[in-house]
Amino acid sequence: MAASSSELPERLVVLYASQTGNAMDAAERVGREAERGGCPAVDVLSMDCFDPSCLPRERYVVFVVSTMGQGDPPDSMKDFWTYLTRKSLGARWLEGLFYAVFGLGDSTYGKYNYPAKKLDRRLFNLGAERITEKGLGDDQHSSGYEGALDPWLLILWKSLNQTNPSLLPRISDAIHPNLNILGDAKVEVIYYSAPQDTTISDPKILIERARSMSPALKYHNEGEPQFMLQMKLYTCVYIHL
Ligand SMILES: Cc1cc2nc3c(=O)[nH]c(=O)nc-3n(C[C@H](O)[C@H](O)[C@H](O)COP(=O)(O)O)c2cc1C
Repeated sequence: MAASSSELPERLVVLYASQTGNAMDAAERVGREAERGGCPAVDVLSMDCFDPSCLPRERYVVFVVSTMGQGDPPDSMKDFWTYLTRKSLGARWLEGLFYAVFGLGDSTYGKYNYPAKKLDRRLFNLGAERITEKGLGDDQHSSGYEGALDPWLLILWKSLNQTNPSLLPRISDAIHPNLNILGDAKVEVIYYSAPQDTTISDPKILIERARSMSPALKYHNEGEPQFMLQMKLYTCVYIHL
């Protein structure tokens, strides 16, 4: 029986089933992006570490599953799948659950991405609601499975935000492609004007000194650095320029 919405946790669970690590990597990326978007609680778990009978108690679950053998699920998905296919589970068993499925496979196989396709259909038939359509990663894509994962994640975050805006209060951080922030950053910026520093005339030396103190950004004007920014980082921040 479905739990009432007031009892359900405001957390995102990412369940993955992986044989050789790709789906695990993809799931960890989903988790990182959700955290970056300010999601209050994110748990990334292998499917065999999650009791499928507890699924109705969750509210938001993203599944990331690969394909093995000839359209078979990875070992870590087998018990979970056996449970989910029980006839005793009714059409409303997962009512109140919002989910999304991303599959990893290879389109040269006849049974392309079968576990993801079957899981997506079964969850829907058990009463769960899709956050977005399933995504299918393909080894044959020039960028591998990420060729499909990148655009799928953008849609996932936007759809999830529409479902519940409080789940991703900083959605722009989640979907910003060039800014990876781990945790809340507190940054103190100190400006150094190169011409006023009489002891250092060579801008390259100035840059190296600033870099040796802390991560630094340099601003260029016609090829020359005009200012140095010394950034004191109190939490972990990556900025890709
Ligand atoms: C032995 C083997 C069998 C595979 N069988 C299939 C298959 O039947 N259908 C499919 O779509 N992909 C198949 N794949 C492709 C994998 O699903 C794909 O490489 C995926 O990224 C692996 O993810 P993982 O590292 O998380 O297990 C197979 C790959 C291997 C190595």
